[in-house]
Amino acid sequence: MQITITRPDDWHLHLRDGEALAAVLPHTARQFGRAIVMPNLKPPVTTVELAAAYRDRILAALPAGMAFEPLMTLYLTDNMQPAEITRAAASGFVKAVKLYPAGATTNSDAGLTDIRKADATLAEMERVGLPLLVHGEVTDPAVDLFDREKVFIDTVLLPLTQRFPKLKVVMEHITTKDAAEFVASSAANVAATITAHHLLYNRNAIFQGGVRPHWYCLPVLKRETHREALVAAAISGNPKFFLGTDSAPHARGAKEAACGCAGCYTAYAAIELYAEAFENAGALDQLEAFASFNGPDWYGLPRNADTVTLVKETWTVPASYPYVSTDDIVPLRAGESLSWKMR
Ligand SMILES: NC(=O)N[C@@H](CC(=O)O)C(=O)O
Ligand SMILES: [Zn+2]
Ligand SMILES: [Zn+2]
Repeated sequence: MQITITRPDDWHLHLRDGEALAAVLPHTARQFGRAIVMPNLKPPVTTVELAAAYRDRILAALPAGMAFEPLMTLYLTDNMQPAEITRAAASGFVKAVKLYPAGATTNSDAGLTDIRKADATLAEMERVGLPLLVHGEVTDPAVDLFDREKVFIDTVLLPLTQRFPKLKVVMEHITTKDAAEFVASSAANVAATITAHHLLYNRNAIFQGGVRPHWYCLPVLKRETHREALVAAAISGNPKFFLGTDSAPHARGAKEAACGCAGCYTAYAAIELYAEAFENAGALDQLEAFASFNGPDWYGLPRNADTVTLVKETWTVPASYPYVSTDDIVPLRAGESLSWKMR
């Protein structure tokens, strides 16, 4: 059995920089036509100028003969001025601005400390039509880790969409039924990305027979009822839900540690993992809309013109891939088998 679909895009991706960028980029470029590239480098990508330089480094790292278009994002800080938004919109290659609540996730120290501080910047984004991408978790240590997405919706996102009703917003890597319902019931300018790992796994995966650092990401995997709600949203055909892998590479040593980093490395077989999730749900016919149509349609970009073919074929995921000179990277599902393979 095989399926052929319009070439997909990845609407939420971490490519890192330097050696790591060179190691992971071919995995993404093999499958996806474009990707929304996250700006949480050290230091973060906060200006159009930094985004242009990062884009050049990505294109320089692309192996000869591979076609791939990086869609750049800016990292929203307390200090970003509305003029940077005007420049970003005029640049043509900056497609969105990313909101990390300060301290919420990997490299988010420079993130926003209070959404109100960004009001003038958000107003300009609403005016020029530049989307806001949100890591939707509160950082209050008093809020239970598993409730942080829901509390973010209630205390930050809902008021934000009311204050800026025309602002284009993507709630990134949603993990709960609450988020799926919030997005579905919001206006058409509010959308969401969903990762393959949140469609395939619930939180038991993190503790299967012992602690499993390669299944630890943020927002953390949730209970089964939430996974089921995410699958229902992804296969629903609702154009507000689209593919965003949140493939977040970290060296093995940074994951297999006393305080391991958050992030799952899935880019090596992203579309195969999604195909498995859609097949499990009996909805392979919905994969193309989710992976290849809904994202470009929402962003106002053309759909890709070429196709990819996935073959039902069992193969074993390598134990690791080369990453940086000092360490390798362990992909999600290392050593296990996958049932789909891109030709
Ligand atoms: N998802 C993750 O667990 N980690 C991401 C950051 C993020 O997307 O929140 C990373 O950059 O490593
Ligand atoms: Zn995030
Ligand atoms: Zn991410």
